[in-house]
Amino acid sequence: MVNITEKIKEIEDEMRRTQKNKATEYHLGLLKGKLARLRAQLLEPVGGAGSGGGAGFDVSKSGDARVALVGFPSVGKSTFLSKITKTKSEAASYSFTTLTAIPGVLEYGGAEIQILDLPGIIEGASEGKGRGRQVISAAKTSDLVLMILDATKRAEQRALLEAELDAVGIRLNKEPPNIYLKVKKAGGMKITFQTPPKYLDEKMLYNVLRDYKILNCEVLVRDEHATIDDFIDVIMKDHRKYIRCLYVYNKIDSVSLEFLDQLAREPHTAVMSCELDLGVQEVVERIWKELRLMRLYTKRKGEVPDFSEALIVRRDSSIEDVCDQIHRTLKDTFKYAMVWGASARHVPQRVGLSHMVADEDVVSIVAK
Ligand SMILES: Nc1nc2c(ncn2[C@@H]2O[C@H](COP(=O)(O)OP(=O)(O)OP(=O)(O)O)[C@@H](O)[C@H]2O)c(=O)[nH]1
Ligand SMILES: [K+]
Ligand SMILES: [Mg+2]
Repeated sequence: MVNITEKIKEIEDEMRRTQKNKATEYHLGLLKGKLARLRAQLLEPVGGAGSGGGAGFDVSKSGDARVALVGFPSVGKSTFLSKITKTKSEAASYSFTTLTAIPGVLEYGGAEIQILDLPGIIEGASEGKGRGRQVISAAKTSDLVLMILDATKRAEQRALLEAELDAVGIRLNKEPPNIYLKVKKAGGMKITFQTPPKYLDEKMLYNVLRDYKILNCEVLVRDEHATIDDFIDVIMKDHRKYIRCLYVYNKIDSVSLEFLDQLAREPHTAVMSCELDLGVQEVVERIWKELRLMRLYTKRKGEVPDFSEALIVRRDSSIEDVCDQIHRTLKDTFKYAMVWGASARHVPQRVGLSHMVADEDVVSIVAK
């Protein structure tokens, strides 16, 4: 059997050789589809010795959210972990000082955020170089990727890392494509565009679907800007992960003010120097913001709310999620809830399980 990595290389080479124009776009679409399938195969855990597989490091999730520190070697990931948590992770000037996942806990806003220090990754990580695949698997389990970059190194480092994560299906700061796909048992293909598409047509989708052996399905493309890459992401949705990412440039003590100013203006970006303790607290605040956690306060009937301890829930949480967070079986005896705060139309408002809460709401659960 030809090695999957070799097959991937072959397709990538062919794509590079192929001129991009109207006549070749169907063929390129097909190649992209094949590439996506091979890359997914590469990450599948395979039995047998020496194969590395797709398994991550054995660190259990804890706390209210998980943040993964991802970056090239010696950018300062471990230095940062040791600065913001009580955990000490060894830092040194040589590459690959960190060889496994080191978890630390960041306490902020009443929440406990697990920060995962990871080994540095290098180009080719997605194909299994170094601990690449394990690091990437760990990143996939996180709620936020903190991409640590060295401000003194060449600018391409960011794009290189993004490409590695992209190759294994991690989509940073992106929403899932607005395309509906339902695979069916019979009836052929039904492809509909809600508005005239700019980069797609029926034949392109048809070709890729056939290549994936999806012959019966319903497709509704709702976004006129959708591309064939978006469509492939929808087909491969079980292998795709949409994660927020904050780019953090460390070592700003060693660059010019002018360059620093330029970096800081990039979107989703923060700058810091762990060595001089510059900007580190700001990065912590940005982590909190990017995680979009909410603080709720609970109140017993006839008592004042308990503001000493917040209940941390994710954004877009309902009363049902709140119940689950308090106790696994609370839902079963739930009668109604009273809510004070921004989510209540009038205070207090009596609500059911589907009510969506807002940050800093006070909630009182009434059981049967
Ligand atoms: N100038 C400067 N050096 C820093 C800064 N932060 C960390 N370093 C140095 O950068 C080197 C690498 O730091 P580490 O924390 O080991 O980097 P890492 O990303 O964990 O490295 P690996 O685990 O090998 O991937 C060390 O010598 C640190 O002292 C900083 O803000 N400025
Ligand atoms: K290092
Ligand atoms: Mg390290």
